[in-house]
Amino acid sequence: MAQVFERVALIGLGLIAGSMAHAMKRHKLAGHVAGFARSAETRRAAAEIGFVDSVHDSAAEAVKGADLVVLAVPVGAMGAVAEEIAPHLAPGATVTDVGSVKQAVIDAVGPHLPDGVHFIPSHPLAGTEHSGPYSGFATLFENRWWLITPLDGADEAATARLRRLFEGVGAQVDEMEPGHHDLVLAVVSHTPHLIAYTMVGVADHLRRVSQSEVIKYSASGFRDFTRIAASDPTMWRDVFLTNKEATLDILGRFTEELFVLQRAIRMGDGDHLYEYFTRTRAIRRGIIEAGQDTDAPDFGRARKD
Ligand SMILES: NC(=O)c1ccc[n+]([C@@H]2O[C@H](COP(=O)([O-])OP(=O)(O)OC[C@H]3O[C@@H](n4cnc5c(N)ncnc54)[C@H](O)[C@@H]3O)[C@@H](O)[C@H]2O)c1
Ligand SMILES: O=C(O)C(=O)C[C@]1(C(=O)O)C=C[C@@H](O)C=C1
Repeated sequence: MAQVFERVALIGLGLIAGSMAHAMKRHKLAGHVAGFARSAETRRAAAEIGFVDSVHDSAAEAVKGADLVVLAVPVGAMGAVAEEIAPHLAPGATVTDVGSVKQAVIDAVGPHLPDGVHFIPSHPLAGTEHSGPYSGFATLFENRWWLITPLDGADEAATARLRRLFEGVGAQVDEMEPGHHDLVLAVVSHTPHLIAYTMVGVADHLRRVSQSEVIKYSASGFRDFTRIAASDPTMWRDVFLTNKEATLDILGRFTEELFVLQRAIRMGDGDHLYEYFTRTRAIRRGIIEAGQDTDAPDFGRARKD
């Protein structure tokens, strides 16, 4: 694949930045990848693993001469990082971020960036419960969505170039308005994480059970919850603090539905439960048929009953 950027600066060197670096290297999409992370230990690890070509002691140093800067830090840290790098950005550079929430990042980052720099916010819908410099891998973005939430009047050539990079690492790119992105993500990612955190918390409260039987007999349903609930606490604290309204909206709807199901169980209303579960099963099948769950086994696609 042809090189898309000459010099990419990654600020934050965890799961997402590490995966980008591995993928850019594999597909030869960047001439040079420079990196900075806040902790010296992470910087040392990144240098040792070798997914960046140079590691710098400050974000300001890392962004010098970069034609693409990627902010890959927790959402709550984006504004401070943007303020620090702003005076050191090359004219004409593109700045993107990979934050899980878009409107709050736009509000925090946008005001710091000088005229002539193209700020194009984005979000890869790909991740794992792991974090830190050792967690990245080159195939993370393959066959996943990468959403761009361009600002009014965004430079078309700069947006198209960024798209080429995301497609180069294997993602499918779509554009979305930032507020709409935050609502959609509250449904498909943020609230489900909160529910998983809660379910594992409930099991933990029942200590008598959780110390023995829950671990010993955990079936795949609960195990899936524990995987999600092992996700990075800083990242998810910031997601909920910055996507507050959309999450509370979806959580309110969730609680209402839960009460209806609770009542159906209490009243022995099997028809309601059956119809509800039939509807949700059809949603899952739709996801598989659309090719969005690459982990699903083949029989999930073949069986229609
Ligand atoms: N993990 C996921 O599943 C996932 C998926 C899509 C997007 N995101 C978003 O990507 C961003 C990064 O997430 P991640 O999973 O790579 O996290 P991570 O914890 O693996 O990495 C975060 C990196 O940021 C660095 N960092 C933290 N605060 C900093 C600061 N103030 N200045 C400089 N560096 C700092 C850390 O040292 C670390 O290198 C977040 O905004 C997150 O919302 C995460
Ligand atoms: O697969 C996972 O472990 C994830 O949680 C990834 C996931 C998601 O909810 O799908 C998490 C946060 C993101 O911002 C994007 C993707």
